Amino acid sequence: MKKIEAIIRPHLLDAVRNALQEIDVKGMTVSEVQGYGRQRGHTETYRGTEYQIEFIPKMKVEVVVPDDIEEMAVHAIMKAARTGKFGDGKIFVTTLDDVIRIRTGERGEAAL
Ligand SMILES: Nc1ncnc2c1ncn2[C@@H]1O[C@H](COP(=O)(O)OP(=O)(O)OP(=O)(O)O)[C@@H](O)[C@H]1O
Ligand SMILES: [Mg+2]
Repeated sequence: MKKIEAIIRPHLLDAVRNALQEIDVKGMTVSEVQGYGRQRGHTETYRGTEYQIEFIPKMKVEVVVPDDIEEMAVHAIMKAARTGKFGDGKIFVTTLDDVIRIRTGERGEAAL
C-alpha cells in the first residue's frame, strides 16, 4: 500500500476529492495546513532569533491506496490540482506497512 499526501490549493479540494472518488479511493483525510515552497522560504531575525514568515494556507489530502492504483491516484490529483502557476502544491508518496480497521481487526488492503 502507498500513502499519498498531497498539499493543494484550498479552493481545489472539491475537484481533487471528486477525482479521487472517480477512481474508487475508499477514504481520505483532509486538514488545513500552512507552508511554503521555493518562493516563500525567507526568514526574519528578531532579537537574535530567526522566524520563518509567510506561511501560505493549503489543504493536505491524505489517501492510502493499493499499490496498483498509486499512479492513477497521483495523476488524478495532478490533473485536478494543477493551475500551472507557482504554489500548485506537491505530492508525497510513501510505502505504508499496515492498516487496521479498528471495528473488525481486519488488516492490510482488506482494511482500506
Ligand atoms: N520540500 C517540501 N517539504 C514539505 N512541504 C513542502 C515542500 N515543498 C512544498 N511543500 C508544501 O507544499 C506547498 C506548496 O508548495 P509549492 O507548490 O509552492 O512548491 P514549490 O516547490 O515552490 O513549487 P512551485 O515552484 O511550483 O511553486 C507549500 O506551501 C508547503 O506546504
Ligand atoms: Mg512555490
